[in-house]
Amino acid sequence: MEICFRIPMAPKYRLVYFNLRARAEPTRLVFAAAGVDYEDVRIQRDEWPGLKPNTPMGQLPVLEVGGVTICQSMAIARYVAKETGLAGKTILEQAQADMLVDGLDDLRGKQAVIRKAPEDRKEQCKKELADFAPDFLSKYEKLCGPQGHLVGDSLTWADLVFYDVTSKVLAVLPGALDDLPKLSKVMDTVTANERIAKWLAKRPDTPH
Ligand SMILES: N[C@@H](CCC(=O)N[C@@H](CS)C(=O)NCC(=O)O)C(=O)O
Repeated sequence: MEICFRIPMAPKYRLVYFNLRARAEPTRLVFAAAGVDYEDVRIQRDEWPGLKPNTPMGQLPVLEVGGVTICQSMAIARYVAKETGLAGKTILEQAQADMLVDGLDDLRGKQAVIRKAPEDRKEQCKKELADFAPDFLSKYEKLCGPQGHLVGDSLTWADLVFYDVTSKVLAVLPGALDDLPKLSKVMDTVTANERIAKWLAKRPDTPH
């Protein structure tokens, strides 16, 4: 009789970041949507000085894969999206997804300054976001496809990065997507995705 042992394989990918969503969450969302296993390593702040000199650019997140360490959060997310088929179906779709993801950095920046601002500046920063977001989002509404996806007719990492950034914007401006049906549909498509929903339900609760 032949006995077959299944030896569990270690995940191929190791993502290292602090215990935050922040710059690692787009990649975690891509892994979740793709159903790909990875090590989600969350280091403590006091471990960082010892690790920093061994990172390519002295920053986190980093992704270790096949003996290579990659940094820059969006380069990591884009690479994982390509590896898992979530970068866009054609080179042109990939360029569209890249364009939308790169553009989202402006919205992310406006939202991120609120958290970093001193108490007496926070209201001003919220106002700046409130002034900026409507025009920004109406441009994205025009660029968005009708089927609940920013690009083409299936999920790409652009939908996931959009969800990540916009859910933080909605926490400050709850009506930001009112009257933007295509973008609202993207948010629904992402949260209705079974794998994403599973990740959102189990992901660690962190300050940002
Ligand atoms: N452009 C980089 C920025 C990375 C970055 O600023 N990382 C911060 C954490 S969010 C960091 O490593 N801070 C610790 C340090 O610089 O020593 C990226 O997107 O990955």
